[in-house]
Amino acid sequence: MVHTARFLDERPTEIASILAGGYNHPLLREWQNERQLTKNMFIFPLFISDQDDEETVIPSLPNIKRFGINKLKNYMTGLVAKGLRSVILFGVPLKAGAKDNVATSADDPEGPVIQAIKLLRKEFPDLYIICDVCLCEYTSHGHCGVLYEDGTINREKSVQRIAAVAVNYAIAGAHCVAPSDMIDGRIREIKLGLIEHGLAHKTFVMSYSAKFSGNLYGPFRDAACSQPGQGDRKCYQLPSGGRGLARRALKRDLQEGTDGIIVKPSTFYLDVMSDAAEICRDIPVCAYHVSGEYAMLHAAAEKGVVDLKSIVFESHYGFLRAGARLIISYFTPEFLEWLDEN
Ligand SMILES: NCC(=O)CCC(=O)O
Ligand SMILES: [Zn+2]
Ligand SMILES: [Zn+2]
Repeated sequence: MVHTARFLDERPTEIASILAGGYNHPLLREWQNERQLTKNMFIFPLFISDQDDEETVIPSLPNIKRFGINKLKNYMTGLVAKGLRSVILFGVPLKAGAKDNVATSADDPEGPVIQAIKLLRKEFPDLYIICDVCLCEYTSHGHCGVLYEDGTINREKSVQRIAAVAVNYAIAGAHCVAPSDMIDGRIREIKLGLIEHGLAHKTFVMSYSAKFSGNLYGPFRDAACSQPGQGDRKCYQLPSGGRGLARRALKRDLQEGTDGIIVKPSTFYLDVMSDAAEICRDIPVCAYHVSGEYAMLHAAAEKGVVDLKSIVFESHYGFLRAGARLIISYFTPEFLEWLDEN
């Protein structure tokens, strides 16, 4: 049917626009994305233990393993070949006596994190290495800081020890340190330490500013063998309703000089992510899709409730919409393949 011009008063008046005209073609649907998921925004978590030959499956985290230093190169070679750009390291001390009051083993030069930094820097020179920095993995009491006699956190000593660990990771070659303790003053202390060691100009500090407590860290604790003792919340995490607290924490870390910030968990906290993108608009915001979120999607897919690839894309696009620029995700290996297929 050929279109013939109509006079103004003959036009239907009720329709202003037809939205479907904007997304009825597969390519148009792509064009609706303000931003695309790309390989370079993915950061893959790696669990490195002090058992040098370990390669252990973690049942609650499908497809994710914990590695000893001797197994790392082989595993990483395949991922780097597929385009992996960045990892975040978590050290897992399993040896008897590896934990004490001040987390001595956190920055042991022979310990798994420092050994892994050196190995990865040498074997994969283009890989960007981030280190999670916290004491809780390495303290006998399981808290994220150094304690007074009465068991309360000694803020001063905690931030000094946390900063020392961060600086030692940077000295070993970490490109980025990511303190996850949430204790006031640690970003400033880390920055001062990096300046003192001439490393401030090449070390990125990415703070876990908005880290919420909740039910989504279970599989991580299996991977890191860090079940909290005596029902005490080890980390000083925000209550899930605490949007205002998160905004204050974001502002605090920004003021202390952080270079990037992490919102964790991700899917249930997209409002906080969007707050972060607004409050910290000049620095990258990173979404941490945590272990419980990962395990939930796997479980739902196994039940046939969802299609895994499709729901993972959907959830990760949510982070981009909310304003995240980086994503820490256990699905990184899958994305390295999926993004080639698309
Ligand atoms: N600092 C890292 C965590 O506490 C947990 C992350 C996860 O559950 O994947
Ligand atoms: Zn901690
Ligand atoms: Zn922690």
